[in-house]
Amino acid sequence: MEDRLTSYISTRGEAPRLGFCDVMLTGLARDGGLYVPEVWPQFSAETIAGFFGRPYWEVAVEVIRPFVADEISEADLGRMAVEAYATFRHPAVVPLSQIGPHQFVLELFHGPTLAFKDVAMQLLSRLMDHVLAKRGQRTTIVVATSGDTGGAAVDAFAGRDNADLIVLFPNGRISDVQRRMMTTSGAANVHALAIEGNFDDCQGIVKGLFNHHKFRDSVSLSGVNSINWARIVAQVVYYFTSAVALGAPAREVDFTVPTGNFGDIFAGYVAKRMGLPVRRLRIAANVNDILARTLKTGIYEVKQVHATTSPSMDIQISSNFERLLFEATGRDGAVIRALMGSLAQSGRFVLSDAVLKQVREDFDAGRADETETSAAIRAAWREAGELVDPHTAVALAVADQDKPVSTVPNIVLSTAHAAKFPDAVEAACGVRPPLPAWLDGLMTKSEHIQVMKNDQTEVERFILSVSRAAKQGVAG
Ligand SMILES: Cc1ncc(COP(=O)(O)O)c(C=O)c1O
Ligand SMILES: N[C@@H](CCOP(=O)(O)O)C(=O)O
Repeated sequence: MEDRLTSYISTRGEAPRLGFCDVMLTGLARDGGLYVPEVWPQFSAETIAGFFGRPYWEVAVEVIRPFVADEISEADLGRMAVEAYATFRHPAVVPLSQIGPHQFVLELFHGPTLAFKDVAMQLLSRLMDHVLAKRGQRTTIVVATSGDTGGAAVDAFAGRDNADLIVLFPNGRISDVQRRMMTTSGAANVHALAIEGNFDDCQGIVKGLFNHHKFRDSVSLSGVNSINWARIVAQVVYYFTSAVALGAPAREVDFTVPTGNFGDIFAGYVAKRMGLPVRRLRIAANVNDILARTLKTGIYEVKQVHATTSPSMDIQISSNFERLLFEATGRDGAVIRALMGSLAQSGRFVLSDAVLKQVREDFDAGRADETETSAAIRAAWREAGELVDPHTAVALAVADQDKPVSTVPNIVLSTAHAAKFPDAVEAACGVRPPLPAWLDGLMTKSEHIQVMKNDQTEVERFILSVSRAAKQGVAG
């Protein structure tokens, strides 16, 4: 069955090879690249079929185990998976429902912060805590968010003894619920920075912090964005559970995934590389459609970001696309360095015909503008009595574009709860989705936010002061 993996390599080919625990604590590779496993583990059809009907946490252990090798015991991994998925408010963790003859919706929003980010983050915080405690280390976690990763990270890391969490979000460009999930924890180890810029600016600062080696070493910097391989691997699990529920490995499936930073859909690609029979992975973009344009033209070109009702996807620089390009170029670090160098210099790069062909083997893409997104919310409410969030609606609209021609089951990833975006949902269908009871009080708690310029040096200064205070606290 599975090859046991021990090492990870950088997409840019110039960073040290690391094991799972180091990769998890490292964030961005020291050459600016992203870590990927040296070998893709393979599951036999029999192993995949064996996932049917099993509790989610058990499948999680099976899928994640080969990536961890012997660095974390199976018993510890199992215990952490049980704890992580006990925080979800649905017995199936990620339930699947049918909405049409060949259309299915995978609900990924039953975690504590109502978005798919909880699926990985609840496990990641436990894994990091476990490894840090074992090593007697403390870390400073920095995270860039367009709205959902930040809230999930705050819930997962608030109050943890061995980590400070600094969250960078674009000031004024996320929903009130998203912002409050980051600013109201009251935890001393959580710091929410509202950056005067967009998400790409926040992510640019985070990558800049990692590329400033002296700084990153001085504060023991870690990251919990999907640059962290452990985030991706935890997201691979639900591709297996949902496909198997629909007859895989005997039957092929498609996935339509609302996409921004390309982490979620890349997890689907990983599942495919591991042996899951996925026919197409369909990228669903809002008007910030850099990936859809790239798949059409082969030119990856950054344009102005537009604020939409699906703010978590208001992204131009789609971090994990680099991981896919690494695969599509035959794992050629030099080519990736050249492409990323061109992106940094001129805001664009051009894919060769061979690489574009390779990408199109597995992926296609569609886009939904604001009118189409709003229409999809309205249709879901009128036709099925379901309130869907705008990110899910983008994917539903894109999936609909394919409806008449495909009979392969298509699984649309529903990545957030409608109540996270009540204004957009109400504007589209006239009904305001209420927050679940466990979030009572969220909208009235006091907020702690620091507004900051889009300036890496200022953020560094802030993080250094947090790190110094933490060290003094430990010493005192
Ligand atoms: C609700 C929601 N849907 C979709 C996405 C896009 O996911 P990814 O960035 O992994 O492509 C995000 C942000 O990541 C999100 O928060
Ligand atoms: N849409 C995300 C952006 C960050 O993505 P990540 O998967 O790299 O953490 C968000 O909501 O923050």
